[in-house]
Amino acid sequence: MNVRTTSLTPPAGAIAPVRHPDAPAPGELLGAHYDQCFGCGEAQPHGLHLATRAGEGVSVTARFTVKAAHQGAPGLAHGGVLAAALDETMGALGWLLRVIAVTGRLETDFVRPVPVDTDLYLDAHVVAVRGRKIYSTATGRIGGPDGPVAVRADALFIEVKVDHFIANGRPEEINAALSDPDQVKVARAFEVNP
Ligand SMILES: CCCCCCCCCCCC(=O)SCCNC(=O)CCNC(=O)[C@H](O)C(C)(C)COP(=O)(O)OP(=O)(O)OC[C@H]1O[C@@H](n2cnc3c(N)ncnc32)[C@H](O)[C@@H]1OP(=O)(O)O
Repeated sequence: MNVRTTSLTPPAGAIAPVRHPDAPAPGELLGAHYDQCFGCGEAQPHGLHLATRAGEGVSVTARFTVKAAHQGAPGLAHGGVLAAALDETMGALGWLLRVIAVTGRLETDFVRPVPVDTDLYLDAHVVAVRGRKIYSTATGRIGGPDGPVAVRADALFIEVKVDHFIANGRPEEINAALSDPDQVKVARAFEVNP
């Protein structure tokens, strides 16, 4: 029987992540992988408009401003929105490994409330890799990269092939994404090589 562990601690045999030689340089803005993405898409009116930059090694930083549309409690960010920001930030790490990966498991600590109008500074890195499994961690700080920690998360991403999206997504969006004139974006979405 295949017993799935829910632990986010990398198992024995996991190895350190390897930054792809063609990964964007540290400091480089990654841009959106898909313009309708809720996390990073610039054409997504309801989205977080997360701006993510490559860091050293297999790490990224990101920034997002909590808007009124992101509220749960009055004047405070919804926890699910904050989890989405952490998820999206860790999702961007695949571009530094040059693999496509989706979230299998995400575990979030909400440390302090995040008011509307806050600039949330996120950072994430890959902790370890084992086969298709990518173990990552992320932190979100209030007001600046050294501000107080508001949220943190650990996650397990699973590497997939482009067929994952073609088999499960709707053809209209897949075709629209493929015909995006921004070829870097198309490559991020569909042509990354393991
Ligand atoms: C176009 C845009 C591009 C760019 C795409 C970038 C998108 C970024 C967006 C942010 C990220 C997201 O929100 S992504 C969206 C949210 N996530 C999803 O929709 C994923 C939905 N789930 C799935 O499609 C599937 O369950 C998969 C792909 C995750 C796994 O299915 P699979 O491929 O059949 O693999 P499977 O054999 O089951 O699992 C492989 C190994 O991982 C382990 N494993 C699998 N799932 C889990 C899990 N939840 N918790 C623990 N462990 C797990 C298994 O035990 C196994 O370990 P072992 O036996 O090998 O030890």
